[in-house]
Amino acid sequence: MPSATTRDTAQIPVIDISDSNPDAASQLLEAAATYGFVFIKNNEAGIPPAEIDNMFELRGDFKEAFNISASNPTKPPSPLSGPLAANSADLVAFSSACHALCERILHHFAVALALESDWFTTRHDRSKGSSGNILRLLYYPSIGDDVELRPDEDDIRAGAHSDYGSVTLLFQRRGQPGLEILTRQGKWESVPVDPSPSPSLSSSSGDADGSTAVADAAALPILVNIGDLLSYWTNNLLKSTVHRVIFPSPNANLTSPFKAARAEDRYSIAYFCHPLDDAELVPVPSRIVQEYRADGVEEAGKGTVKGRATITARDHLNERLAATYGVK
Ligand SMILES: O=C(O)CCC(=O)C(=O)O
Ligand SMILES: [Fe+2]
Repeated sequence: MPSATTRDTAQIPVIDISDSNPDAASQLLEAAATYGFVFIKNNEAGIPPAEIDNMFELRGDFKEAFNISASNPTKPPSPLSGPLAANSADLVAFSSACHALCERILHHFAVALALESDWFTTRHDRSKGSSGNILRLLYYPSIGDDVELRPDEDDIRAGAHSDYGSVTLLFQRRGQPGLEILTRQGKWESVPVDPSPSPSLSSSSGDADGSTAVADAAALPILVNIGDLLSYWTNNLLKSTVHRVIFPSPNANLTSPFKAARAEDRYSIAYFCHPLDDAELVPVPSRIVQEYRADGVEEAGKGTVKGRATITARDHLNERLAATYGVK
């Protein structure tokens, strides 16, 4: 049997951002400043699970990834070609739902940072100009359960990186794990597809709302992570956390029927939310960000606004693309 390292599961909080939670803004800020990742309960503040399922269904089992620009709220930039061409209306509608959820999250961040509540959302208003928003339908091939892979060497499906934009939404499928985050202690931890407690845990601890974890099949929470740009904008108060995708080890902490997860292809969907191209990355006028800087508690970030000429979101994206791909 291949030797397998069992990773710890990242303790990423699950937050209700609907109007019924008066503490949503502060809870989101704390999670973003601590982990850079947060699960959003998929209730009325989320995206109908049927629409998410529809996205996974319409992309079919094509063994390829698709990138759809979502710069414009009403139509794709050019007629979509290929297998998804017939689904362009659904893709545009889903991108809009994703963008609306990102705006809701950005609204909470503005409130938590004591900014004008529309400080971020006006800078992400797609009716006002072009932006780098992308909907990406991802695909990672599987590998045999018996193939030996050296951890941290050849078990990598997508290399370590941080995202470029403001916030990313990530939709995963049950039975197809593999995402990991690098903690601030420098340790890789796995991100669950479903962070709700396992049935045995929930029955012994007594779920507050009386529901059982597995019965709640439809609405997986939506994973959200902070991108470099929001980290840059807040002088690294919000963390853009490094993550990657691996082949889960055969002994990963998975319960049947998901034991053979590495023998499953992984399909995921990411929505990368970006500000308007012309948005200037001036420091956010937040005393909370300033006090954070003054405390000197910030870590070396992805570059901070202070001490640099003002750049736009477009410049920032081009810088990141140039650094990654060596192109201008
Ligand atoms: O597929 C995943 O789970 C992660 C994808 C990702 O991190 C990315 O595309 O930036
Ligand atoms: Fe990513």
